[in-house]
Amino acid sequence: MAIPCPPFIGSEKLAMEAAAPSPPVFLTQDELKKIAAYKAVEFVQSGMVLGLGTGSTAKHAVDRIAELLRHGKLTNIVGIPTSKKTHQQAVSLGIPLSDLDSHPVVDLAIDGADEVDPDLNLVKGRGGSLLREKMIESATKKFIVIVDETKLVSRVGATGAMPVEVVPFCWKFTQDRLQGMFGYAGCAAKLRRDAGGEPFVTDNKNYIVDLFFEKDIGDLKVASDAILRLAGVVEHGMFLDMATTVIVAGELGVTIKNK
Ligand SMILES: O=C[C@H](O)[C@H](O)[C@H](O)COP(=O)(O)O
Repeated sequence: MAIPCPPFIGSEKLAMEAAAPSPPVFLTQDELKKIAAYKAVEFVQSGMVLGLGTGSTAKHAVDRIAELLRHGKLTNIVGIPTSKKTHQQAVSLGIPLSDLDSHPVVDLAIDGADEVDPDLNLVKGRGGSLLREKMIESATKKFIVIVDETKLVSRVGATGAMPVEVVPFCWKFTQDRLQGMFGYAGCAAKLRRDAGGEPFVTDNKNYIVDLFFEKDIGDLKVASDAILRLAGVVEHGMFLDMATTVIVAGELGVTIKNK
């Protein structure tokens, strides 16, 4: 969030201008997202097959790729969108598109995240997309995650929901099983609903159960395997050991963390 400068009046303002250097510029969260996104797009080369991420941060990257294509700075790019929304954005911007069936190997994927832990494990899916993201980002040679500094956490699940995509059939049964599975971590499992109170439906016509943890869930790989073993679960939003690079934009500049 931008912090406004204090108001100045008349000669007071002139005196301050003469006496002091320019005040620091505070950037909005969206400006930081854009900075991280543009930095990531510097890694894009002509001829690449690109995973196009989803969300308010990834949107900036897709816009930038389209801009570079328009100006001929990039050529021969094929994009693979990670959601219907990104598909629409890419189509509207004229980015040539394909899918994993035709391009099973992706050169580079750029996407946002809801949380990034110190080992570059991620939580994704708070915006409703995770399954297509995980499929495409598992098939990429390089996965660059772009975040503003508010997304850095000490542990997965520290700032909010860990989404799990489930089949609609007996979703309550699955929700209760998930909550029971993480009883030791004070888990509350909640079906995600849309603004009208109806179950939120993913691009793949599934539901999302959000897991809220009071405590550390412990070994993430063990937790991940346990969730995926549960019949009724399609995928979850923990992206473990997948990010190769995380670009973090903050008030003090851009940090690049490599795996
Ligand atoms: O479901 C949404 C995706 O996983 C997003 O990549 C993630 O939520 C980050 O989104 P944003 O950049 O809008 O914070």
